[in-house]
Amino acid sequence: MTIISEIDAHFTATSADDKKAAAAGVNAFVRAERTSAADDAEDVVRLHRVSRRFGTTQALKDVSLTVRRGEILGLIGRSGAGKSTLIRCLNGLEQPDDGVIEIEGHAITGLSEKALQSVRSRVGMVFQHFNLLSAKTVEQNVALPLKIAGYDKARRQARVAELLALVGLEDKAKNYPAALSGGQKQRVGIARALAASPALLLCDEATSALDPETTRSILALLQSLNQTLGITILLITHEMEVIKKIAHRVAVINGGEIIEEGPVWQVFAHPQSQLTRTLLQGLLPQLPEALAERLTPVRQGEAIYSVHYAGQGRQGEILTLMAAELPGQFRLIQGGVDHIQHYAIVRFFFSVPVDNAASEQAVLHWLEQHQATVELTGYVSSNA
Ligand SMILES: Nc1ncnc2c1ncn2[C@@H]1O[C@H](COP(=O)(O)OP(=O)(O)OP(=O)(O)O)[C@@H](O)[C@H]1O
Repeated sequence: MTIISEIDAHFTATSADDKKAAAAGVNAFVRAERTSAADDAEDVVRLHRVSRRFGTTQALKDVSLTVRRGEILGLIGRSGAGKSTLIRCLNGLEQPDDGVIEIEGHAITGLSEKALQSVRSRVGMVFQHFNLLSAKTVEQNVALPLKIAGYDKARRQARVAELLALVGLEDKAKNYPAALSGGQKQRVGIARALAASPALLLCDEATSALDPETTRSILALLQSLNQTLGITILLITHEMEVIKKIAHRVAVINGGEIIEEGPVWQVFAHPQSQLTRTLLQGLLPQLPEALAERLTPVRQGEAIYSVHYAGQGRQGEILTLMAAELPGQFRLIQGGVDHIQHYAIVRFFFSVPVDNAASEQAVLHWLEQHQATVELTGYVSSNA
């Protein structure tokens, strides 16, 4: 494969002239970028009021978002929310109708294809289905961006060895993708994305094709690369579990709009939108089905309350304290403590008999004093 067709396979550039220009120009750009003042910029990605329409479909609507240097930002949304459109705008495959997109302080909107190739070299892409070249070995796949960037053979070999060690695949250098597991393929994809030392790793559903155990190991790898190399990561996903495991901040996109954004612990503790609550549902304790079916709004039998609370340090022990200070006054039904970013997120359901109004009041008063959020879920008759 020639270098031009390799660029084609890798970046989906459009015209042959652009590809040639990119191949010639990219190396100089990479060197220039490494030493530019932009490396110190605080935000690696900045979107300001970006919109993109397809006919009557508003795929992105007034999206403003930043990815700060060194952070892992999770972007979550359901199918059709606008995630792919946002990625395509970020790597220049799509032009927004309105708004500005900056990568390391450089506006990329309205750039020529040639100039865009340079910007793309600052963004490493990790794909859901790995996108490895099946006719190339692991080391050749990883070397591809380095070849495009003009590294000579000796430098390429040294860098590839370094990258394969980084992702734990030193012994697979000569293997072809077909001989690798899904997790190993994704490690190759990550090594390739990191090859030219990009400023940003854009992970598009990077674990969606993997089983839970492999997902955990890939997320652990991404987290360790973030911590050891300081690489900035934009993690696109439809799974809150992924966000919870490694992201620092999360933005929720729906109908092309960012509807909620904040530190992961905060969004988990105090979701503002109904969609976020729905996305979180699988991760939150639920009432046992048999009990949920018996719920009624008519006051009788036992009152069932849900509690949620977020606190740091010993404040996370609210459940233990409550049991110690209100012995026998409530019954714990379901729930517990989750730990996210040094915060304890406490969620549980409890019940109190309605004929014991003193206990009910004491428990509610205690929770209010401890700044917990309490909601009445409903009632169940005691004799059912
Ligand atoms: N080229 C296009 N032409 C017409 N409509 C498009 C085009 N690309 C995207 N859309 C529409 O824009 C909206 C956002 O699509 P997008 O692919 O960005 O969503 P998504 O969040 O990536 O979904 P998924 O998770 O299923 O990939 C959808 O309604 C989609 O049908």
